[in-house]
Amino acid sequence: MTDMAYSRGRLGGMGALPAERPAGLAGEPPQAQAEAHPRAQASAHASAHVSAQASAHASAHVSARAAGYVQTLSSLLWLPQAGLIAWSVGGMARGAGLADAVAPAALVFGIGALRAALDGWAGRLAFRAARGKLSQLRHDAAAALAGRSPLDQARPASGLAASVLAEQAEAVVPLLARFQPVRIRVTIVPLAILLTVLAFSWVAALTLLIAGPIIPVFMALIGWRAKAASEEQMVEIGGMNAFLLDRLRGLATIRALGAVDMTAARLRAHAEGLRKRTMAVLRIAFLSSAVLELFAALGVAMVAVYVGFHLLGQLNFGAWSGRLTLAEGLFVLLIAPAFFEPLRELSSVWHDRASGEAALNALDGLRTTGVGLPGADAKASRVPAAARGGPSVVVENLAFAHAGAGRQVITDAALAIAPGEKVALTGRSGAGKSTLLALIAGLVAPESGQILIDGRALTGASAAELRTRMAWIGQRPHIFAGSLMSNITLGRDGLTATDLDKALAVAALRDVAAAHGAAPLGEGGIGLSGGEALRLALARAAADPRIDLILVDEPTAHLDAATAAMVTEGLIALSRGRTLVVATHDPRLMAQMDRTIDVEAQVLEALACV
Ligand SMILES: Nc1ncnc2c1ncn2[C@@H]1O[C@H](COP(=O)(O)OP(=O)(O)OP(=O)(O)O)[C@@H](O)[C@H]1O
Repeated sequence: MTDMAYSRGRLGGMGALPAERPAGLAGEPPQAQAEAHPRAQASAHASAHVSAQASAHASAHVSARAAGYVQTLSSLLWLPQAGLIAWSVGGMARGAGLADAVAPAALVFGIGALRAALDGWAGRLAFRAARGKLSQLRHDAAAALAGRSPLDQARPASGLAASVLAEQAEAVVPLLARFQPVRIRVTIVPLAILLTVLAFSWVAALTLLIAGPIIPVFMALIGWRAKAASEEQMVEIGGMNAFLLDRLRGLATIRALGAVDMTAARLRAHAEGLRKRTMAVLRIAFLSSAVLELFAALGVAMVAVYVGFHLLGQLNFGAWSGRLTLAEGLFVLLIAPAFFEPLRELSSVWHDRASGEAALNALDGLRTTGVGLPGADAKASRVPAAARGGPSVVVENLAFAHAGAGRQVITDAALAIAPGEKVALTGRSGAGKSTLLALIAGLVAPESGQILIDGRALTGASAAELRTRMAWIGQRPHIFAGSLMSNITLGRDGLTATDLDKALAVAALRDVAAAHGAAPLGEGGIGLSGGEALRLALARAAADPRIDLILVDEPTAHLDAATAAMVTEGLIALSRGRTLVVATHDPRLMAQMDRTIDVEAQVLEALACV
């Protein structure tokens, strides 16, 4: 390859580096990161599970409906039970002995047992279906999050996403397992009871008909308010979680800046806001049950008053047969409360509907698309063999602007790196070095131009596969809570003890590994120095035999000279037989490279040519 210079290209942009690096760019090989991170895991498996999900979704829906119908049948079985009781009491009133009531009592008991069995079975069915559906919704949301580029500034805060996925999403289960079956029951059972009562007395049926519809009207009015209150509560919970997570991450900075009291005050204000919103939701829930109980009690009382006076001969109208018998009157009285029962249940699960729908909306919010990660939904079909000495990297006519930014940060850039070459990208802060590295890593798609890795174009179709041979190492590698070795293996199968020992040797990490043993490291690298954390990232890359292209973003920034020298040494050891591209301002690191591409000089040159 002759033209090894960074030619003609312009990496522009005056802006400062964002305060925080986007999540997912820190510290581990992109593919290893994909293997270790749940979001990325979800993405990697997304396509394989699409058909399984579709059928799981359909069967969840069918199961929920089936559970609703079975529970409806169980409720309707109260009709024969009430009939048997009323018939027996009527018989006894006419002089029949207790012995005549034994058979009906046994039947009532048998039907009761059947109802309990049906209810239990339907409950389990609905619950299983709801959990299946929730898993699928979580999977979709996680896959959508994993499909967004780490450079997407609009990605939801990780605290918010974790809160929605882990906590708020649970509200979907009561919605599906309790509310949906009750909704089916409420459309059938009251109507069946009403028609049965009507068969005996139009006055009793009219009383139910008047009392019944008032309840749904009030419920709907209260429900609108409940949904809004529930949504406000969810927003508050999400906001508080995001706030808490951010502040926990920045605890050291908060202490250093003496902002502990201010942070505590803001946390208190958040907690107070959450308390108020929760109380508002509870108030509405209590109000809705009070309204329902009132109308249900009034309806049943009026039917009882009518039947009582009718049997006493005071109200001689309203029965088709002229006069209800004791058994008929008792039957109407027994089944009248069952008319309100599904409505009462609807009221008790009404809050489930409000919070469940708010949770569905929150999950939907996570599924909104932003700047996509190229190849997020494609699975690496084959693992490419590591090229001897690492791949070549060729950048042609590359142009890129960050989402929402008014101008291109990279304009018409061209670059050619030979297999196994060690190249430093330098230039002023904000010139676009990190962005160029992210483009080469396939973490974001360019607007135009192309990138060839070992002669193969980096596209949405090839990105996932090409990323398996790349490692990305940033300034602050992400350390998971776990032992030092598990942080190197990242759950990858097939790593032998020799592979791991070689990786430790490359990163000069043997002593640190021996000192830590199996002791767990804290999340974020508590227990390791900055230099050790960086060398751990080098070991991660060294442990993966597929990796032959190392992309490193300012590894020695913020390190003292001695630690920076150790990291540089580790990088050089890691780059043996691999291609290395480092964005850096460190002259000592640059001195170790085969070639330095001064991005800034290129810009000035390009501007001078204009
Ligand atoms: N995710 C992002 N969304 C929007 N703009 C971004 C994003 N990341 C970087 N930028 C902007 O793009 C420009 C180039 O940033 P980049 O981080 O690539 O520069 P850099 O040369 O690596 O700087 P430094 O040497 O300080 O690390 C800057 O103006 C920056 O503000």
